[in-house]
Order: sequence, then structure tokens, then C-alpha cells
Amino acid sequence: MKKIIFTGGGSAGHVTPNLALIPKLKERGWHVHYIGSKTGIEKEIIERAGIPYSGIASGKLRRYFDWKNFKDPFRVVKGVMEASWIIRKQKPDVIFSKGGFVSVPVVIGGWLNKVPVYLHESDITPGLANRIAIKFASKIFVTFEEAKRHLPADKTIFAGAPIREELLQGSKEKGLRFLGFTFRKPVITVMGGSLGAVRINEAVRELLPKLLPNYQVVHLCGKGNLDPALEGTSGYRQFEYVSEELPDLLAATDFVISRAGSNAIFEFLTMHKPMVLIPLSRAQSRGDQILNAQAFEKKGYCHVLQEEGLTPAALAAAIQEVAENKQRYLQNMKQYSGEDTLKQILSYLEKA
Ligand SMILES: CC(=O)N[C@H]1[C@@H](OP(=O)(O)OP(=O)(O)OC[C@H]2O[C@@H](n3ccc(=O)[nH]c3=O)[C@H](O)[C@@H]2O)O[C@H](CO)[C@@H](O)[C@@H]1O
Repeated sequence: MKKIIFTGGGSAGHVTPNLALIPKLKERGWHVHYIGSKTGIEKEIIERAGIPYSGIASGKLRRYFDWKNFKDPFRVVKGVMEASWIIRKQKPDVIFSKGGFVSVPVVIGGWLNKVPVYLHESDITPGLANRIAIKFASKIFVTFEEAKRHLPADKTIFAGAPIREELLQGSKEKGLRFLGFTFRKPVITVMGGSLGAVRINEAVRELLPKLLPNYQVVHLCGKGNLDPALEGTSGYRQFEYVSEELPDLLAATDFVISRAGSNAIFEFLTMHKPMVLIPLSRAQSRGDQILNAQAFEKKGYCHVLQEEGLTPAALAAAIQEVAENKQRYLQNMKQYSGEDTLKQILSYLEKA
């Protein structure tokens, strides 16, 4: 039996692509084990999916690379030791890492134990953890063709975004029923990334009185961001985070207002949901979402609104633009096919 260890965490975007591959490998008889942090979002998501999970010590995921950021080097060393112990016990044929800080000790542990390490990079420019991990990896799969120029040519493979198959199997009827919505008004889903986005939440909530006469709104607002004053508002539902319900909820969605996290936007693209994207600004990130949004805008998949220009009025104008040109966006999205992504990654894993 072939064995694989997955790692990745810190945000849902570093976990959900793994969930696209895991069922496919299990179907093929692989044994799957997951290494994540002791308390991160990955623990919750992976354990809920019934996948054997080991938590290790890890440092914090920090945005900018700076050796000073290793405030707690002992935890990283401890993480490498813990990961190595699990790797020696599991004896995997390959390790697959989606990034996030917890993945660094696992990748180093794999390299020390001579297990091939494959990375997946979702953004055009590699994140901090993957920039460290590159040296220890034998293959790097990328979501965007443009990412290749930032990575070593000899080990980088353009593969695309692994999408969870169940996302394509949602039911609009079930979604509307779950939300308590009608067929009569279009549904807008607001997703501020896996953690929510306070600025987007505020702008959407300010605009609600103008939106609700024409639309129904599902608001995925992130942990701790529910607004009790809006509970029970007709045509508006808010959730901190949804899991099992996401496929039906997205099937019921006409278009989305979202951050430009790579996984979320490829999911919307695959599901043909026109988007208003509000990328995280350079002040708050390395600018990866700005590049993601630009790449999608160039292909005609989305309308981009910069965070600096995010006012309720600008949001209303962006929604109107997408609503009026929905057919054009859908036409462009239909040109996209991500169907070879899983096949391609799986074929490399089979050869590991
Ligand atoms: C703040 C930050 O640093 N964000 C980064 C993080 O985004 P983040 O973790 O937000 O990841 P993405 O937007 O790429 O993906 C979010 C994932 O969470 C899922 N989801 C979300 C809400 C919900 O209620 N239920 C649910 O299942 C989505 O379906 C998707 O699979 O990783 C991405 C991929 O490296 C980067 O592009 C982002 O810039």
C-alpha cells in the first residue's frame, strides 16, 4: 500500500486543496496521514473529514520573510523532531505540502528522512513557507502559469488549482432551502477569505438596505464577525464559516463578492460564478491577491475593486456592472477547464 503525508495549515486556503486530492488517493488505495499544527484551522477541517491527524509544534505564520520572525526557533526545531518521528513511523512514499508555517518542519523532516517532498503553490508569487520549503522539495506544482518565473525551472510544474469534487455536486434547491431564500431574487455570496474581511463586511452591511430589495445575500463573514443586530433580516443570512453546506450554498449563488485568495477564486471560476474581487492590499500582505485579481481580470472573469476605493457606493457600482454583464462573464468562464489538474498531480504522486 502506498502512503502519503499531507501538510499545510494556518488558513483554509492551505488545507482545502489537499482535501481535493485525498479522496482520489484513498479511492486508489493509498494510506493518508495529515500533519498540522496543534490548534490551527487545519486540525478542525481535517479531523472533521475523518483523516488521521498529528499535531506538531510550529511557529507562527508571518507575512514577510525576515529571520527575526523566527522568534521561537526552538518550536521550529521541536516541530522538525516531531515531524521526523511521525515520518519514520509512517514511512510515506511522498509528502505533499500546501504551505503555511506548520508545513516547514514537515518538509524539513521529509528531506532529512529522504522522502520526496512535493509542494503546491497557489499564488503567483510564493508564500513565505513555500519560499523556505523550495530548497527541500523535489517538485513544485503551481496554480498560475505566471508563477513559474518565480520558481526553479527544473522542478516547477504548472498544474492548476486542485478543486474539491463535491463543490461541483451542490444543489441550488437544497441551497435555497437551507438559506430560507426564494427563487425570485438573485443570490449574492460574500466571502472574505477563510478568515473573513472586516472592511468588506462593513461595506456590505452598510449597503444592505439598498441591496435587499433586489438581491438575497449570504455573508460568510469569518470567526467573531457575526452581527447580532442583523439576525432575522429577511433575505440576509450570515455565517462565520460553512463546511458541508458550501456546495449547495454556492450552487444557489448567482455571483460573489470576495477577497482574491487563490483557492476561493478558482472554485468560483470552476463553478462559473462571476465575481467582484476586492484583493487584500499591499499594506496588509505581500500583494499576492492583487496579482491573482489582475490575472482574473485580464481573462474577463471578474470586476476588481481595490481596497483603497472600497466604499458602499463603489461596491454598489461594481455589483451593478457584474449583474448587467453576467452573460459576458459566464461566456469567458466557460473557456476555462481545470479538469486535468487532479489527474496530472495524481500521476506524479503515483510515480513517487
Ligand atoms: C489573508 C491571507 O493571507 N490570505 C491568503 C490565504 O487565503 P485563504 O486561506 O483565505 O484562502 P483562499 O481564499 O485561497 O481559500 C479559502 C478556502 O476556504 C474555503 N471556505 C471559505 C469560507 C467558508 O465559509 N468555507 C470554506 O470552505 C473556500 O472554499 C476556499 O477553499 O491563502 C491563499 C492561497 O495561498 C492566498 O491567495 C491568500 O492571499
